[in-house]
Amino acid sequence: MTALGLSKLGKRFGATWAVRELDLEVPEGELFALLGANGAGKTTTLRMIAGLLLPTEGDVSILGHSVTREPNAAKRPLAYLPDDPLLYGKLRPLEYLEFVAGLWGLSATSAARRAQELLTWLGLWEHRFEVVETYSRGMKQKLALAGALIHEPRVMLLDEPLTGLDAAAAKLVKDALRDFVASGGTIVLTTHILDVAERMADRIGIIAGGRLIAQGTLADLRAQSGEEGGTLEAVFLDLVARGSGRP
Ligand SMILES: Nc1ncnc2c1ncn2[C@@H]1O[C@H](COP(=O)(O)OP(=O)(O)OP(=O)(O)O)[C@@H](O)[C@H]1O
Repeated sequence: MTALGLSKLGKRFGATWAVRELDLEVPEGELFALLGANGAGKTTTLRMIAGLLLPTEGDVSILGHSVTREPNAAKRPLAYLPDDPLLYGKLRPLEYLEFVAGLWGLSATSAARRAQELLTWLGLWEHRFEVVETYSRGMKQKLALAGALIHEPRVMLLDEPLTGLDAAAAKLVKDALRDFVASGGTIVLTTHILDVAERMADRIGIIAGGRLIAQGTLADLRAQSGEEGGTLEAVFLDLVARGSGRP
């Protein structure tokens, strides 16, 4: 089944199109990485998929439900982790997770069970009595990931999920993402770390000037660029140089 379908998706801010005519299908169980330079339109795309930003044109479907016409059904299986997630500094992690679980309508018992599971798995259980504002950036990132996973989503949108994490924390998060995909979940993530896209993604999309200028496996992208056998960095730079130019 198609987890995520974008059709002719576009967003205009004033006179500028941040995203234009974006068509994309991501099947269930796939990890899709969206690459692009600063300002290319990645976050705007994720925010439209998450239903946080109304498209100027086009639509998004999540597991068959339109984000604009059936927003509740579309958002239910979805988790969105922004690059700078909002955490409530005065709360302890269990309070934060129980609060998020409450927003999704989980019962107190299942929220507590799931929160304990996630905190243990992410290595935060021993820090459960500390307030969130004392957490390091990596710990906050992991807690935000726990918040995103609390309602057992089937599709995750992650904006730069590995930025600012040390090697151990990055490994833990990468393993978590792999497990999620292996169990049938779908991930769309943005990253500036090309190595992450190269090692983890089933397919990669390259966005430049708001348009998806290329998509496919690394082998497909190599074939589209003049960089047969090249690194993803060389392929990416070549495709962006050919395809850039704002719409
Ligand atoms: N709320 C807004 N109002 C006006 N312009 C915006 C708004 N949000 C984004 N833009 C513009 O849309 C374009 C795409 O921005 P976006 O944040 O989607 O890029 P990005 O690929 O996520 O960049 P980065 O890698 O720097 O996070 C940029 O030119 C940005 O200035």
